[in-house]
Amino acid sequence: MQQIIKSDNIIEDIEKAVRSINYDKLYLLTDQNTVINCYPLIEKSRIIQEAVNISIPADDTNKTVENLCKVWRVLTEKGATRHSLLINLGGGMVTDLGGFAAATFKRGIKYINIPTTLLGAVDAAVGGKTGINFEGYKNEIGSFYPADYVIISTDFFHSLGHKGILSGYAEMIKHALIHSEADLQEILSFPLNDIDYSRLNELVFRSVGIKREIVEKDPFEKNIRKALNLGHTTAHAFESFAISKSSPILHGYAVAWGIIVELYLSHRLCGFPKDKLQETVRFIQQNYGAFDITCDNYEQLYEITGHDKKNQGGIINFTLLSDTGTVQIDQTADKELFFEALDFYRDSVGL
Ligand SMILES: NC(=O)c1ccc[n+]([C@@H]2O[C@H](COP(=O)([O-])OP(=O)(O)OC[C@H]3O[C@@H](n4cnc5c(N)ncnc54)[C@H](O)[C@@H]3O)[C@@H](O)[C@H]2O)c1
Ligand SMILES: O=C(O)C(=O)C[C@@H](O)[C@H](O)[C@H](O)COP(=O)(O)O
Ligand SMILES: [Zn+2]
Repeated sequence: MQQIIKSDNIIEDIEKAVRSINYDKLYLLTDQNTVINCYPLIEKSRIIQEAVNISIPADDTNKTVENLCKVWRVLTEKGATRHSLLINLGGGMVTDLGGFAAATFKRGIKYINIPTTLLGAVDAAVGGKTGINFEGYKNEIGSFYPADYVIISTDFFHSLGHKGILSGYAEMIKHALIHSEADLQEILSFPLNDIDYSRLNELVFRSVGIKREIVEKDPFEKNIRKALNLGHTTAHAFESFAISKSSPILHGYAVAWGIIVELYLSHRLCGFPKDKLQETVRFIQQNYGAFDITCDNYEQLYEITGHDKKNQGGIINFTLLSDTGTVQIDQTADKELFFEALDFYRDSVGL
């Protein structure tokens, strides 16, 4: 399993990690924002100064095969070998795409993730899922290929802005829901309007711990790792739908809204307690607002869920909960119930 480092000195920790790897040439992948906001925090490192820089456009609409080709091309043109090392400096878009580039270049080179978003730190950089979007579907092409190191420094979060923090926080809500009532209460009582960063740091590493524990049990998502997909059948449908309308949404926001839909299904199909449903939905509605859909969009959303990676033999599978910390994988909802859950979502967020 990969080594996850909680860093208080990012340069020292990068240099230690890189030196521990036997590599011939170093490459650093950034996107157009992380090269400006995050690279300056590490550029004094001699080792980083040695690296060949590769930068790609930002945001999820650029997690594409074209940008993957760009990374492969630079690696090829700048002499990378199977013994080269790639460092991904960015949010989930960079670590997913860079991880997949590393997984595939010469059938696999070593790589290090340095997540620069809250979402990347608590989720995307950890656990080895890599990939790109394809034909409007999320993470349609990818692999399980863990980074050798994930080096987490919360220093990067200061340039994220409120939406960036909220987006990552949604995956922390998911981790709390699948883990325990105590975690959920802690997460729902954290004041997102007046962030205490030292408290947030503690919550970040608690959240990483929840993900790590699950991934270690089931690295290839045969079973319990599906817990980490709570909210995502719907979230990915919302994201693909938003891309089809040329107005993409942040992954974490989609997850928050997807959790509303899937906790409702959890209540209807698995007996998830109504008071916990209402409490979580209220927190999400107050902090994340609404993603605008009408009942005219339901058919298209249902069609997109047909591409979810948990599906088998034409059956759409959801990960649901019978209580906080009690996960029910491979649960099926028919179209009528999915539409009812979308009605509940629209009602809850005031649409
Ligand atoms: N592999 C996994 O297990 C996993 C888990 C969760 C999400 N994901 C994927 O991760 C992606 C979402 O990740 P994300 O939310 O980090 O998005 P992102 O990487 O697109 O980053 C969001 C925006 O923030 C910018 N940014 C990054 N770091 C910054 C910083 N420190 N300061 C200022 N701006 C910064 C980026 O350039 C981008 O514009 C999605 O593609 C999602 O599918 C993967
Ligand atoms: O690590 C996992 O496993 C997850 O499912 C984490 C999710 O937060 C993440 O968005 C993941 O990329 C979704 O995976 P997918 O297999 O549904 O594409
Ligand atoms: Zn996610």
